Amino acid sequence: MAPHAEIDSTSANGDGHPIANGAATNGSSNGSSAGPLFTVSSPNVVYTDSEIHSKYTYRTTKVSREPSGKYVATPQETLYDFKVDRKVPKLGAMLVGWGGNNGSTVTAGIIANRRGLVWETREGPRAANYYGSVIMGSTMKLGTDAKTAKDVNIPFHDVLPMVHPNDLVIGGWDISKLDLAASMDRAAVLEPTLKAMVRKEMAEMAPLPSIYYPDFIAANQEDRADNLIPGSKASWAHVEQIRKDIREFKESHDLDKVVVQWTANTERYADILEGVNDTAENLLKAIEEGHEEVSPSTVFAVACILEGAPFINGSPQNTFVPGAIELAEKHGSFIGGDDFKSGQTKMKSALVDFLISAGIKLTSIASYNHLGNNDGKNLSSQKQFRSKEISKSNVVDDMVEANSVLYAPGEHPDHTVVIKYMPAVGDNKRALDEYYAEIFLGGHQTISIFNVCEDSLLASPLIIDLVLVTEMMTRIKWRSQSTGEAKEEDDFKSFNSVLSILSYMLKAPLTPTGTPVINALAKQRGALTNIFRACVGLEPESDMTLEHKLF
Ligand SMILES: NC(=O)c1ccc[n+]([C@@H]2O[C@H](COP(=O)([O-])OP(=O)(O)OC[C@H]3O[C@@H](n4cnc5c(N)ncnc54)[C@H](O)[C@@H]3O)[C@@H](O)[C@H]2O)c1
Ligand SMILES: O=P([O-])([O-])O[C@@H]1[C@@H](O)[C@H](O)[C@@H](O)[C@H](O)[C@@H]1O
Repeated sequence: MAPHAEIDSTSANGDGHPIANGAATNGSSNGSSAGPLFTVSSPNVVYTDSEIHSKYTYRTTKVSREPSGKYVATPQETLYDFKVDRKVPKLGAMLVGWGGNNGSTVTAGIIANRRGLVWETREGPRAANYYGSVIMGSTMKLGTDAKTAKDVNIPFHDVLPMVHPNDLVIGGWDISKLDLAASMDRAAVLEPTLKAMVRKEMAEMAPLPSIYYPDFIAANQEDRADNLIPGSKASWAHVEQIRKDIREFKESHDLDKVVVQWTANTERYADILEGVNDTAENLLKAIEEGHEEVSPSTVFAVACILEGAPFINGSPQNTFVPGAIELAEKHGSFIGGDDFKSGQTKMKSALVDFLISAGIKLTSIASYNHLGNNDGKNLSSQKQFRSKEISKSNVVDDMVEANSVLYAPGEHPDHTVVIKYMPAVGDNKRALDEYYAEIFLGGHQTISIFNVCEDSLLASPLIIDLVLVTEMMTRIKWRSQSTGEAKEEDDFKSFNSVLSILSYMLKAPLTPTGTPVINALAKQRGALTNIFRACVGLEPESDMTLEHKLF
């Protein structure tokens, strides 16, 4: 068995034909030279074989307040140049916690899609798909038909030249040595008929040994820990081993890039300690000295930052201590997080947005769920649950604070989060929510939701979206567009190291220091959509449809 074989999409697929990789197309995984689905016809957009250049006017409104308390709103225009590298790279995704429910499920899902598998279930045949992925399963409005004026919607994946998930090379680490077929069985997520079709490939994949600092995850996880890099607390050797693993993975598969994601267990919060993890310099020193407050996820983050591999945290713990954020910004490495937003919280961020923006005064949110997978087992430990409680509780703050008509300063709905471990239900989490609100003339509205979330089948597409969007962001550069003097080609910059554009997929979005956290789901999707549209010189999606009103 290879130390850690992966899906290599240059290998033969189901019909034995190799799938080409990384061709500059807008999305087909067969590497066809079909080219982009659309082009933009504008004096502000220039296509070359290798790049898309767009001149973009960013329109906002600056508001000032007069002594009288009145506001003055002033339209603002900022001119940007965007540059997109059109070459779709050969991309690797390395998962920390690869042998877990999410890791094994997303791996099987990519194999099933790459091979176009169909399998029997009690309800009849089911075909592989990417449902639940915003990039692969949703569309965006490109514009309106020149003749019929009807909306023209295109697959989200086609707005920019993104990697196709079928072409991803998957690998990773786990403290459990089970191969991916055994991990898939342990997860008990997929139909036996599908498992049988991917078992051979999955059995040849084995996670790399990982670092394990027992105090950071529940004690009940100890029996899984049989695939370890020596050492039970942070050390520089751990950073170097992880960096070496990434380099070897990249070289052995002739990859252009690697994105790393944490889908390992939820850790307890790390204390933020002056002189330990408050600055980049102190964090590196703390790792060298083996400080016990440095978590495995922070060690992975530091290794990825230094290796230049984007690192995304799919769990709720505070991996990105201040020193890690400073280190990422210093090295220009991308980081993002925290905590996949897959079911109960995703629903909450949409429902709360609807209620409050409809002028309905939400006064109480009770969120309970029980689940029986290993994630639930780890969360049955109070310290790990606390990390999740925090990420699940803050998701309403921005929407409440934005409505001063309903809420006085500092006023907010009651909000409780309960998670219980019930092994019998396995990965099929039961989420029960009650939303209680005040309505017109002293009335009340009570919304009660029973939501069965197949947790790993909801989270796996998010893992894919996070990889695809993060990689796309490495190929987008910007500069302020100054009129007049010629600009040097090399004065383009990357987006800020903290990828807040990923917030749609995450419960507790990490944002650049000092910038606001947006949790409203529609706003998050709008930001992702409209930033990608701007990169090809298109205006933000507008639902004004004046063309249907002014005639
Ligand atoms: N819907 C969802 O499944 C969902 C949603 C949001 C967040 N999450 C988070 O995603 C993470 C994974 O969820 P899951 O259901 O796959 O959990 P899981 O317990 O099935 O998988 C986690 C894996 O991580 C491994 N692991 C633990 N510590 C490790 C380390 N230091 N290095 C490498 N591997 C390590 C474990 O052995 C296990 O295989 C959890 O933190 C969970 O809270 C999941
Ligand atoms: O994404 P979401 O459904 O709101 O939240 C989920 C929690 O309800 C669940 O208990 C936990 O195990 C999952 O990891 C996930 O975080």
